[in-house]
Amino acid sequence: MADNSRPTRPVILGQNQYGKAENRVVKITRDGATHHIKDLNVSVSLSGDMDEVHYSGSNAHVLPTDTTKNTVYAFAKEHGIESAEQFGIHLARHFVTSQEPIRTARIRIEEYAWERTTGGHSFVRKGQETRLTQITYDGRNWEVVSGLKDLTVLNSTDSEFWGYAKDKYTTLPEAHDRILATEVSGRWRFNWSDDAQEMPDWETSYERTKQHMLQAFAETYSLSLQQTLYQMGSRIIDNREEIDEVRFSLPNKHHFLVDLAPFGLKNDNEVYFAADRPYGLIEATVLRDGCEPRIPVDLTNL
Ligand SMILES: O=c1[nH]c(=O)c2[nH]c(=O)[nH]c2[nH]1
Repeated sequence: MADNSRPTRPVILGQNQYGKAENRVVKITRDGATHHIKDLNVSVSLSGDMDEVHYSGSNAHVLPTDTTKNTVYAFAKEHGIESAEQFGIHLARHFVTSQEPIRTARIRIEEYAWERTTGGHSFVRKGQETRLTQITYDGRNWEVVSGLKDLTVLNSTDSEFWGYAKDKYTTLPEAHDRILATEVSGRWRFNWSDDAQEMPDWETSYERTKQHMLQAFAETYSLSLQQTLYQMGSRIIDNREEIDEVRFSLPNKHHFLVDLAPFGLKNDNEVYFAADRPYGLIEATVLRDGCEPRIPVDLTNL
């Protein structure tokens, strides 16, 4: 039989990870007649001493992805789901500390919010944002990056855009009262990084952070979406001591005034064409002074 335990060619295995993606878990907590829902989409990704399974096919170090899926459901029962962050931390700690070959666990969670309607057990899905978290643990240090996506916001005034650089291709008219709209994708990194430190209250932190972001969006008299983005980030850094870094990816959802002159009508900043593409894409990181940027530049990778 051929010995295929190691390639004799100089072909080297690079970064690798594995796990079960998108485990959909719904946990109902019954507090008498009042019920609570946690609705998560949990992706587990493990890495470590996994050369042999790639080189020779030995599965000795491989905890099956099926087991990682089962662990998600069992932990929902055994530990409950206090917050996405807390749940992710439990899972990451379990995989790294219970299997020697597993050195790093990355748990990504999307959370879908539900709102009680009438009575204690009827819910409607909240149509706003999707909450996100990513937990990474290497046996020593924790990295918790939380955030949200698909939060659409609009200001119907207090936005201008003028005084920009112009060349022979510039046709954009200067705007002194425009609509400013975006679909916020944001991530923030917590400075909690080891078990000795007290953990933030993850649920309160999320609600307050979102509130600061929305208030900054609403209250900034905007001369550009870039300026608004910086205000949103700095409001969070100034008010939430548990957060050191914020990154936003903000598509500028353009609203163009429609030319109604052909119909003999004056458009007094009332009728707009909401374009879906192309869109300006404004992205930046806002950091506490002295902190290192660690959130990836491309948020689609997080
Ligand atoms: O807020 C804006 N920032 C830009 O960089 C830009 N560019 C553009 O065409 N419109 C806008 N709006």
